[in-house]
Amino acid sequence: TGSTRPQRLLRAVQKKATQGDPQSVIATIDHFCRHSEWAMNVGDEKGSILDSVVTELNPSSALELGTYCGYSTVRIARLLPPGSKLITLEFNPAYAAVARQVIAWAGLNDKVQLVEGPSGDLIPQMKELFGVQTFDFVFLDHWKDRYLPDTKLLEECGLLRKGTVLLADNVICPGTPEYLEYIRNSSRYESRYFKSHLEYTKVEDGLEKSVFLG
Ligand SMILES: CCCNc1ncnc2c1ncn2[C@@H]1O[C@H](/C=C/CNC(=O)c2cc(-c3ccc(F)cc3)cc(O)c2O)[C@H](C)[C@H]1O
Ligand SMILES: [Mg+2]
Repeated sequence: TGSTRPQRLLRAVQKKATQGDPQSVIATIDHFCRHSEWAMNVGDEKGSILDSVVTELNPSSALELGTYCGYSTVRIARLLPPGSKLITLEFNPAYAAVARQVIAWAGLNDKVQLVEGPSGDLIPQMKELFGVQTFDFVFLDHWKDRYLPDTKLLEECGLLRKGTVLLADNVICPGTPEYLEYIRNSSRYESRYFKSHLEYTKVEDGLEKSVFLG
């Protein structure tokens, strides 16, 4: 029984990245994915767009759907002001275990709460379990056919407020057609497409940034 790709990615982080240095964790994962084994992290090019959205917003409460190895978790959490919290949801225990160690290596445990379980069950429990009122920022990067149902669930659970920003990865590749159709035609959102490329490739992809209007 060999190792999995996420485990090999984690081993690279523990071998090459500096403990407590999120930037070196990010650089190590990008190098690993570019030169050793491709993995579906948001990557450096789309990651820079993610950084600029988070920096501009300066969110106090943030939610990530789909932790995977924790790459975007580290990208977001490293930019959060003191006292802010990023809740990240991951339903695969093996990925959650790897992500916890990546987040710990980056020294970001105090800013991140990784919750294991499916978003559909956890979103309705956000208020009672984690004392969340509303989210300032949501990063969607889990199964692409779950972006729309989970966005509607966030609305129904009163977890979005006037000005909440949703940022969705992969709206071109693999694509999230139902989500784009809904969010671009809804009078309750103001959306903008950020053209970029699929992580570590020349294939087109992009991020959709949508502001909830209340
Ligand atoms: C029902 C449960 C829903 N609720 C859930 N609740 C909690 N956690 C959930 C839920 N649904 C999924 N997850 C977790 O999130 C992660 C899933 C991430 C999915 N990401 C992609 O599929 C993708 C593909 C490509 C790609 C592009 C080109 C290619 F050629 C190949 C691949 C690129 C990209 O940037 C991509 O993000 C993780 C693996 C999975 O366990
Ligand atoms: Mg993605």
